Amino acid sequence: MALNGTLAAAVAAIAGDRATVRADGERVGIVLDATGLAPGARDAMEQAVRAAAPGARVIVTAERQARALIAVASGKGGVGKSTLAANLAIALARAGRRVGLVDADIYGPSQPRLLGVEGTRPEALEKQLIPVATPWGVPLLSMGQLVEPGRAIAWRGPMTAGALGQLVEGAWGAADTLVLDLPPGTGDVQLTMVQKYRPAGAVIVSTPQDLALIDATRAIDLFQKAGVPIIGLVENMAGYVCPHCGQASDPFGHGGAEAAAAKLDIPFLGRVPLTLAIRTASDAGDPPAASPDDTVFAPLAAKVADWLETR
Ligand SMILES: Nc1ncnc2c1ncn2[C@@H]1O[C@H](COP(=O)(O)OP(=O)(O)OP(=O)(O)O)[C@@H](O)[C@H]1O
Repeated sequence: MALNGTLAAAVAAIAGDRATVRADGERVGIVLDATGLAPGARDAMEQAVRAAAPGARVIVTAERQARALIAVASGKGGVGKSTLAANLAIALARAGRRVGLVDADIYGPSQPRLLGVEGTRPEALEKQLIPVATPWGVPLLSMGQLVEPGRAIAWRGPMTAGALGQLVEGAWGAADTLVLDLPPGTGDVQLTMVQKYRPAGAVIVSTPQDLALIDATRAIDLFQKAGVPIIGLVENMAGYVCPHCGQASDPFGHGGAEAAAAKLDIPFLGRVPLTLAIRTASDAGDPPAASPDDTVFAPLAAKVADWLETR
C-alpha cells in the first residue's frame, strides 16, 4: 500500500497525533507512540491501525519503560542454555508476562530453529529492527538473523557489541521482559554484554556433572562481579527415564546442581529432565513449554516471575 492522503487520514482517525506516517521505501512506515496507554488500549490501537493500513510496517514505541532483561547463561556449551532460554520465555509469556527473546549466542544462534522461524529475517523501520513474530507469542531477534545462514561468525568485540545493541534496542513495543540467550562461557564477550546491557538478573544453567558445575560457578562469579543478581541455578539433563523399560538413571549424576547452589548460597530453581521428547520437540521447532501438558518449564517460569515481582 502506498502512502496517500486517505491512508494518512484513516490512521489519524484511529491514533490521532500518536501516529507518525511516512513513506518507507516502497512501503508505508507507521510509528505509534503508546506512552501512558494501558496494555489493552495500546493493543487495540495497534490492531486497528494494522487493519487500516495492511502491509505497512507498524512499530509501537513508548517512553522508556521499565523492561527487565533476564540473562540466561552457562559456563560451558551444550548444557541446554538455548533450550532453557526459549522455553523459559514461552512459559513466562503463558504466565501473563509480555516477553521477547534476544538470541545473543554469536557462536551458535539456535533460537530461530528452536522457535520454528528459521529463514525469517527481521525488517527495520528507521534503523530499528522489528522483532520477528513466532507462533508462541514471543517475538524474537537473533544474531542468526543478521548473518548468512550457515556462515561462521568470527566477530571482533566491538562488532559483537554493536550487533547486540541492535537486538536489545529493537522495537520491542509492549514487552516488559526480555530473555537474553547469552553465548556460553565467561570470556570478554560475555563480560562486555553483561556490563553494557545490565540485566535485572541472571539464570544459570548447568548439567549435574562436576565439570559443568565448576564452569557454572565461573559464570556466577562473572555476574556477581558485574553486580548482576543471580535469580538462580537450573539443573538441565537431570535424570533419564528410559521410554522403553521405564527405568530411571542419572547419566550425568544426581543432585549436583542443587548441592552446588546451596554451597554458593544462590537459589536452586529446579530440574529439567533429559528426555527424548524435549530433544525431538526442540529440533522440530515445537517448544515443549508451549504444550498444555508442560509441567517442567511452567514451575521454573513461576519462580522467575516471582523473583521479578518481588525484587
Ligand atoms: N533436557 C533435555 N533433554 C533432552 N535433550 C536436551 C535437553 N536440553 C537440551 N537438549 C538437547 O541438547 C542439545 C544442546 O542443547 P542447547 O543447544 O540448548 O545447548 P546450549 O547450551 O545452548 O548449547 P550451545 O553451547 O551450542 O549454545 C540440543 O540438541 C537440545 O535439544
